[in-house]
Amino acid sequence: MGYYRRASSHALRSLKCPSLLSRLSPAPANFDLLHRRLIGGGGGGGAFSSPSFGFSHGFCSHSRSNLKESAVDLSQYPPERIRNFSIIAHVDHGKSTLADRLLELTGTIKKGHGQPQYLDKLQVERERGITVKAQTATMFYNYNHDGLKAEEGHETQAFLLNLVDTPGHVDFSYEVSRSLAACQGVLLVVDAAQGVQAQTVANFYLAFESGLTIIPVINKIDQPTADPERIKAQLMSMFDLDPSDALLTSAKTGQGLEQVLPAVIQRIAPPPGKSNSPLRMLLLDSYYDEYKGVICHVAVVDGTVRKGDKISSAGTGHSYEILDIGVMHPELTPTGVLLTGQVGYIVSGMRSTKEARIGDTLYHSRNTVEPLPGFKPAKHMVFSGLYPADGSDFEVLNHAIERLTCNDASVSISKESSTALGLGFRCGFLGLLHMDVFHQRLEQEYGAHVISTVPTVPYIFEYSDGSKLEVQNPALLPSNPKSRVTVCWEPTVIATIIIPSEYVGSVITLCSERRGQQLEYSFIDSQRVFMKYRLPLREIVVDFYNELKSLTSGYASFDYEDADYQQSDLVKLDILLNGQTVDAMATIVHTLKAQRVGRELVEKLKKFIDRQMFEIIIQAAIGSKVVARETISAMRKNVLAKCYGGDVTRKRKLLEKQKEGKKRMKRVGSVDIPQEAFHEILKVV
Ligand SMILES: Nc1nc2c(ncn2[C@@H]2O[C@H](COP(=O)(O)OP(=O)(O)OP(=O)(O)O)[C@@H](O)[C@H]2O)c(=O)[nH]1
Repeated sequence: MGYYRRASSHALRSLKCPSLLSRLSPAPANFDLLHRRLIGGGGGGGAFSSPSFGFSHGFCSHSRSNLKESAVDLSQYPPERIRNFSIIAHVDHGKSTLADRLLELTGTIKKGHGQPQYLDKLQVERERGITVKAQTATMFYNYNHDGLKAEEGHETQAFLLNLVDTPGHVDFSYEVSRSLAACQGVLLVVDAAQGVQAQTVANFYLAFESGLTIIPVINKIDQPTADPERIKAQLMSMFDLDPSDALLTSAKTGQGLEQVLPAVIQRIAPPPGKSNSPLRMLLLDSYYDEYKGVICHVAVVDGTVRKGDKISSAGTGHSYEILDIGVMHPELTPTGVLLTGQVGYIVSGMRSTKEARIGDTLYHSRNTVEPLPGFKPAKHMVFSGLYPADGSDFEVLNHAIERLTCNDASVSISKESSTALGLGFRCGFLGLLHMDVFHQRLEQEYGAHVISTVPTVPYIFEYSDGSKLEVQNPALLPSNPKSRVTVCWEPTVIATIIIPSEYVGSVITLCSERRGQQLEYSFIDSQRVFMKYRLPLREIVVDFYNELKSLTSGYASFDYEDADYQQSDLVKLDILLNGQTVDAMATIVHTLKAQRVGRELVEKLKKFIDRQMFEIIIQAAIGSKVVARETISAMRKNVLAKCYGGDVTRKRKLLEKQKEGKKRMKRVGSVDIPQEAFHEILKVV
């Protein structure tokens, strides 16, 4: 215990300076304040008394088909009968499964509805088994304060609970912080065997700094390796969470789930808005629906809003009429009205993302109101060019991006062009997984085939005349910038790494190879170590996490947040095919790594570029100095080479396939580059 306390007091010091760093410190500064929030949070009641609760399905048995407007009567839910909470956790600790169980428990979805992780609605989420988009669901729940069952004839009170399931991966923590704006409390879910991991720490501080009530939930207690007592000790040592406040659950078997919603009602405060004040609505999220146009998710902070009302946007000044309004129960369920503290959706004829600004305040056009604080803008960590695989599909890609950014407003988009790839877009993403997911969604949801260029982080180059240039596209940097550049700056991150102690040596080696600087080292318990590093962002965007995982047999967890820029020795590395620069493959690297990266790039390209009718020379160069070179000898790839005999249909199929493949080729000078080559080099740089 002595050790835990030491770790905590260390954190206390770092938290006193309210820098970004503080979010990842192992324990909060003000234990008293935290403790009060954790046990009571202003929501009334400290430790809950395990009431058995009765819930009837009176409000919840609507299927989508038989819903009529106002089938759900929201007027019975004044703010004191509303709880807005979010489920936050490290990746795979069971948020979505727990959300499923709570939806079942309240009759919002049928048990065994046939699709696990109900709120993970996107194809990409189901395929990857991860949540990338926060989802809200409204549940109705009859609660008895005395712990007596409804069916025994005891009086119950109906509560409206808004649950937000959030992503766990670090790239999507922006979704988490936005979701928290609509909540007064969170369920902090921790795996009973894995314990506190890096995103547990990050998410805890997001909730703590937002002043939310935190209910710790130790999940997966059915696992043979579950050790809830050890996890309670970790929660105590790292976050000063009282062990007796922790709920023990298994979202898989249902064990302990009956305590969750009563704890939400008892410990989390109702939304604080004023019913009699003019309407102020926070725009939380939006997506595009082919039939209805833009659907906005909103939280009504003050006042009431009804179908037919005229509303205005504080951000754009545009006015709209509310055409449809309701709650997500869990599908869109019209209610005709949303009251103070309620979270729901509106349809108002907005047509694009430019109109639906996340974090905007919506209000009745007849009033003037003070806009709500909104959200911090998303910080883009990596930039990459997105181009149509077939140059003529630019308009298709343009349309797809326009629609998708409506659902994912955290991407920045501007038009650019490349000699190799034609017209396209420069996009800023929150991380590589985010970039990957964005591509996948463009293809799956909008049928747009894209080629992306080498991702880069935003560097700053300072010139001798004192001017500074932020470079999001290496191609725009002169090939020999050194002549005029006085200082180069690169972005850094503060990384949190949690690992079993036996892997400490290899992880320290990895971090020093990646130019990391250790900031903190402490023990979470006798088996696990918590480390903080300052690392150049560039060193972690590609493959750092995979390497960390493989070095630690999958036991490491990792999270980061952006920090300051640091001076660095950077060069631009060009790729040339038969002497011609491929602008889309240019990259900026640290001088010490330029040679290695150059060699790996040309080797990769050699593997992926097919032999053609002429010799192809692939070179990596810094300015005029070639640092690596490969040659592909001449010959046309004959796809029919293995087709002996005369099966014409098979030959035709192969030729068709080759033709299809050619569509996805990009021509630089006379050299055809397949799409995969662009994808593969992402893994090197
Ligand atoms: N044994 C056991 N497995 C569970 C439990 N809860 C969830 N799981 C499993 O853990 C895995 C991850 O669960 P999810 O609910 O997708 O986790 P998540 O936290 O939502 O994951 P992300 O959205 O990717 O962050 C799935 O295979 C679940 O079936 C539990 O209580 N016990």
